[in-house]
Amino acid sequence: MENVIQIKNLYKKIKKKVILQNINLTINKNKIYGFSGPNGSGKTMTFKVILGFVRPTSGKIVVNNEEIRKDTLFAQDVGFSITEYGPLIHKTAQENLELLALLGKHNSEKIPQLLSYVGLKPDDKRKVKEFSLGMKQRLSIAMALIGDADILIFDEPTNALDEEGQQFLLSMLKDQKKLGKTILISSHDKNFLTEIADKIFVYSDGSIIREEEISEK
Ligand SMILES: Nc1ncnc2c1ncn2[C@@H]1O[C@H](COP(=O)(O)OP(=O)(O)OP(=O)(O)O)[C@@H](O)[C@H]1O
Repeated sequence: MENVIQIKNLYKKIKKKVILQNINLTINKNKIYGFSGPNGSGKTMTFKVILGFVRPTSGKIVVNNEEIRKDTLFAQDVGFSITEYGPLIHKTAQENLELLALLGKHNSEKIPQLLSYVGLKPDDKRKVKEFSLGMKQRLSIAMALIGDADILIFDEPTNALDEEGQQFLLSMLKDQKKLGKTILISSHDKNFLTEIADKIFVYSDGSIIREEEISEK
């Protein structure tokens, strides 16, 4: 099986505080991986290290066959939705996606279609600061999808989504898997993860304490 992310002996300390310790994980192509565990257990930090946004204290990280090194700007071909790196609030949803399309040299013609897909109105002229949390979450998902990346990371995408939003999320994840994508998704909703994931990594205090294989779907 082809693996698209490999993490070996990852440690991350910030000001002597251990944030991640001895993280080892292998992510295989075209599978969905759930990341579970209490607040502050290290799920988001793992995503930031994979993306190349945060340097590890030690350990080896390989993404899409490229080792993440000190001089790596960021991992290639990974789409992500992480609250901290969210949309510009003084711009519209369309403008936020246009900016990403420009930066990533992606096709911007498909933006209205992508907005409809995530359940937002393509002709909405409101700025993101006027959006509800759920609308921001949907835009953030569109931001992850705009580059048609092979690896997708969704940090707590279930937050602020209503019942219909959760159903959309499930069908979006299934669509993306059918397209051959590899997906990493954190959530406090264990039932949600069990429904969608092939495997769940359970975090506690900066370590992975358990790996749960979910039976064939
Ligand atoms: N820049 C930073 N400086 C200091 N500590 C940090 C920094 N970023 C994260 N941490 C700490 O690292 C730990 C792990 O945080 P992380 O965001 O990865 O947790 P998480 O599992 O994603 O939690 P949540 O479920 O709340 O999203 C927390 O204790 C957090 O306070």
